[in-house]
Amino acid sequence: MKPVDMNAADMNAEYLGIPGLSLMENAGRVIAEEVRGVTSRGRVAVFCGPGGNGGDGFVAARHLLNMGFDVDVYLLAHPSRIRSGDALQNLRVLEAMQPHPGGFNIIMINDSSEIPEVDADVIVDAILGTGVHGRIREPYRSAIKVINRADSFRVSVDVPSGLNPADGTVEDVAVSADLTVTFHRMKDGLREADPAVTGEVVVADIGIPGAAEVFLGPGDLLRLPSRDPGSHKGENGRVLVVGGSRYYSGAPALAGLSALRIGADLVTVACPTRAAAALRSTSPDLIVRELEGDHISLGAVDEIMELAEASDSVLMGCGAGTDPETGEAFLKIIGKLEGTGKPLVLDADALKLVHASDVAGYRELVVTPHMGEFRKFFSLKSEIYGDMNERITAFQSVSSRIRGTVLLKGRTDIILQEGRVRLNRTGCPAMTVGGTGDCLAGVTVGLMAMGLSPFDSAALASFINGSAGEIAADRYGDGLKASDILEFIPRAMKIESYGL
Ligand SMILES: NC(=O)C1=CN([C@@H]2O[C@H](COP(=O)(O)OP(=O)(O)OC[C@H]3O[C@@H](n4cnc5c(N)ncnc54)[C@H](O)[C@@H]3O)[C@@H](O)[C@H]2O)[C@@H](O)CC1
Ligand SMILES: [K+]
Repeated sequence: MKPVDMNAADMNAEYLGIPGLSLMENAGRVIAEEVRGVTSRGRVAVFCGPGGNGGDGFVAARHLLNMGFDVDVYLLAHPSRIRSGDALQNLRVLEAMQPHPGGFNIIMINDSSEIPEVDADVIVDAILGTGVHGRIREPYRSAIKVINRADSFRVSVDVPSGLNPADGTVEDVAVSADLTVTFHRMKDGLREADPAVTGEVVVADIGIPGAAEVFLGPGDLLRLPSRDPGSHKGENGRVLVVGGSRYYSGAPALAGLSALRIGADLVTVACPTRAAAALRSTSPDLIVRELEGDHISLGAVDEIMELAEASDSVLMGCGAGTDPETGEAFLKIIGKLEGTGKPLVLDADALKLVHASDVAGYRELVVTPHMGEFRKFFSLKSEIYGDMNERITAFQSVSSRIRGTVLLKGRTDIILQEGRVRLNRTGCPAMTVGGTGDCLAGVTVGLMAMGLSPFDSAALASFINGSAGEIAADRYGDGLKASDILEFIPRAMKIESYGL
């Protein structure tokens, strides 16, 4: 598990209604129980940092007192600098327990020089956890060195302070723990780390339900790429949309505009002549490349390939129609793109013209079928029935016929790839209006151009597009038009829009 997965699970657990305080209480309790597993009595020194990790330390201190230990809490950050509300609340509790009849002290460390040599049976390292970034600043740095000098059993909370939880490297200094108690799931960094730093690693359940990792929630917005302030035009994603036909120009327009709204820099729409003229009037923001003829044909393949090479991701299908020649053109393009591993989304008409067997090995692919398109794409004879679990198992086995990602749209969207499943429940009945699928495809291909994996792009796109649809439906009710969704995509991308 990467830190972003952990942070997303934490936040999605809170979105499910589990208060962060409960998770912190469970975390601290588990630490105290692990300490008791080491020794049944004695003195414990708890070093607490400024964030959630420190909060776990405050909770552990309280439980250790209840278990009969003598406890010294070393506050390495002044309360005014503690940013985690949950941690601060747990510190207030410890302060309210003062003056304690005996065996419990809170020692405020204002400066590294004030850190005493430690004489304790056990030291709990609750300085830094998954929120660590860069070189360890004082006084944490000195505290880590004091801890490593002490003749005590060292227990690290979640990750040894100073260890990079993503890759297990130690940039400067880190606690060398005898035992690391990590929460919820093993962290990638702990697996890679030098055992001299982690000591024995145990994974402790703190009450985060699996649902917090299956259902999409605002925590997943933490996966959105942050924009590099020094970036230049085009560096934040160039998208190519291939679609449109004699009759349809709206679909590629909606897809292209959605890709812009999610944050892509440049969007080119390649479409046949009649659609191109209409598109040019739709929006000055789209670059329109005109393809000869009434529908996408084999003659356009070279020009489309040229445009695709200059793009970070490609979406094909919106409004393309189902002329067999268009299908042949798509197959040719797919074959060439697969060779370069180009992130590709196939949507709508492309799913009628292309079959799963044509793209089985294409890993950087996302297909976005509704149920009917899913059945045709995978040549399913009958409906898939059963309860949610049976259906998901069935969808998983069908989808595993291709290496790419399947975003199966429905009341609950199901995102599947090679054994991974995510469920999205945002969206509303008003979104059955035509064009919402084009918006979803546009958001997906936009996120892929911005650097997200196909799987994460599909999962996040379903969450964001559905949320934007809900906001739009609040305003327009069943009069919702697909183009209304566009204006609310930015708001649906912000974590604060979800009341967390
Ligand atoms: N609901 C939750 O969020 C839960 C969080 N938990 C604990 O919270 C931890 C994550 O909490 P946070 O995200 O607050 O992060 P941390 O507590 O790991 O670190 C927090 C703070 O340390 C400071 N910091 C970061 N890098 C530093 C450096 N190099 N030098 C000096 N200071 C530095 C930053 O100000 C940061 O806010 C987890 O490791 C876990 O122990 C657990 O309580 C489980 C529940
Ligand atoms: K720690």
